[in-house]
Amino acid sequence: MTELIEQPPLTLAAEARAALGKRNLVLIGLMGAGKSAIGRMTAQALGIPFVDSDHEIERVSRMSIPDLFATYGEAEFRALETRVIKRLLRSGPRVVSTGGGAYINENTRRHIKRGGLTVWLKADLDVLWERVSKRDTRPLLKTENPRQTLENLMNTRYPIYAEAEVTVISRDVRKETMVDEVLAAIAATRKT
Ligand SMILES: Nc1ncnc2c1ncn2[C@@H]1O[C@H](COP(=O)(O)OP(=O)(O)OP(=O)(O)O)[C@@H](O)[C@H]1O
Ligand SMILES: O=C(O)C1=C[C@@H](O)[C@@H](O)[C@H](O)C1
Ligand SMILES: [Mg+2]
Repeated sequence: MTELIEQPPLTLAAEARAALGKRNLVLIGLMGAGKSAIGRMTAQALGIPFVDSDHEIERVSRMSIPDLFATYGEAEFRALETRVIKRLLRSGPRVVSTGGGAYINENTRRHIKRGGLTVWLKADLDVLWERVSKRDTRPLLKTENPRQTLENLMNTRYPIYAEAEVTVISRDVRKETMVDEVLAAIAATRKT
């Protein structure tokens, strides 16, 4: 007689991990959405490596992002960003947190779409502004009215970020809650 052994239910992280398979998890969204912070914690929960494209760019160029923008300009920065992200996506599964403009660049977006499951951390202007106004390390926000600049970026970029397979609303809740929502959204991609 065969005995039915009941399996314990998978944890949320295990379900998400199974849904991800060999794919990378790529986090996209505007500055301050939480890609780096939530990405790192999500990788830990999934038990896979974490990489942040902004950090990797700074490591390989041995320059800070503000210095790269000031010395070489945005176009050169974007070309470097494309190369770095293409390489980071090569050996999955990993969590890859991207810089805010990465997915907006057509070339980089093509690599990201091929290279993994994309999650857009979508936040409203007040949440983003509250977070980014604490530090002035973002070259694109060095304008006369940075809040307005951020709003303009939302208007132009949100229709493009919306191409992501998964959207999770980023807001001021505990980071652990955000991670659980990201995991649940990944797990749900297998059920739909
Ligand atoms: N759910 C949250 N609640 C409170 N603070 C948060 C939350 N998520 C992120 N933060 C904080 O907001 C700030 C910005 O987050 P983070 O650096 O992860 O954003 P980012 O999307 O990586 O931005 P960038 O594109 O500039 O790299 C950090 O100080 C982070 O700790
Ligand atoms: O939104 C953007 O275009 C940027 C966001 C940051 O993560 C950095 O990649 C850089 O400051 C550009
Ligand atoms: Mg970041």
